[in-house]
Amino acid sequence: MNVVEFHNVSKKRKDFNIGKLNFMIPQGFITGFIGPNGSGKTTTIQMMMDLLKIDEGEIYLFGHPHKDYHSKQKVGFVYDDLYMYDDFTIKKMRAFIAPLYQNWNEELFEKYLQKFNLPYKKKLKQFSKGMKVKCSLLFALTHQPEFIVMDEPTAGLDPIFRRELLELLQELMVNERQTIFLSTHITTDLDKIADHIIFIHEGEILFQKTMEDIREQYFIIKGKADFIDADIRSLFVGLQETEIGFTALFEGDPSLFAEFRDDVVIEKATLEDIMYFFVKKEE
Ligand SMILES: Nc1ncnc2c1ncn2[C@@H]1O[C@H](COP(=O)(O)OP(=O)(O)OP(=O)(O)O)[C@@H](O)[C@H]1O
Repeated sequence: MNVVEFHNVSKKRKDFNIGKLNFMIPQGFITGFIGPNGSGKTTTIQMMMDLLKIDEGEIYLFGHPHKDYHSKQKVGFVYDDLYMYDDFTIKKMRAFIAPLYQNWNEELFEKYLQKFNLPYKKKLKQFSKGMKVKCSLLFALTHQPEFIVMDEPTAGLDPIFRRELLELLQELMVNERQTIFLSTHITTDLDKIADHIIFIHEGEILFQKTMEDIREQYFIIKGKADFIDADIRSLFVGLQETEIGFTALFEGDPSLFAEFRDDVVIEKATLEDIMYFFVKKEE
């Protein structure tokens, strides 16, 4: 079952067109949403959360049109842009937000308030970026969502809490069977925890794949500059050359290079490598 489905979704903004987007988010997994700056990640998430109207296409949440109230209740949205609550304290936010959710759980609220070490009576405008992410996470988790959506959640976090957050997400996925969708630039976070990857570039989905397929399909090949000729060049997704040597992204069966094992080094590609070479190819 898919928690989210995008069917031919498009949106025109002033200088930017997105779509037609087709992708899905499978239930019970962590899906990473990657793409360079300005590729359309936030726009896509805003459309999914019904914060931005779509021009064409359909979005389904839990099998229903995404505007459906009951489906929205099952979603926890985490973001750091809490400006509308600037003059609120957590105490006041709680009074405001708790009645909006049928599954609000006071015990969980206390648990995460302590775990995240957040001040209860301080105004949000005095919070650091990381504190705002924690605060957003506190409210999102307290209504026990089946689906957690996070737009760049780790960007403002110190490495200690970043790691704790990733562990927490993995726990939620394994123990509570929650579905998690997480957009990020910090692809190393996803190398560790993601099951699926959706890659967006210039408003289009370049691919949706499982991490398992990614690990089996993408390789970095390095060698001396004179190894490259037109035939070899055509094998690569992307290629970076200097006078001394080359580094390339290869998609496929690396045994193709077996006879050249004295000339090239083959390594598994990371998500960062993949993103870099795909975007470079497009330029
Ligand atoms: N309110 C808006 N009105 C018009 N255009 C916008 C608006 N917000 C974003 N855009 C444009 O839409 C494009 C995609 O932006 P978006 O924020 O979705 O990308 P992103 O992948 O989330 O980027 P980043 O990783 O830098 O946050 C950009 O060209 C941006 O300038």
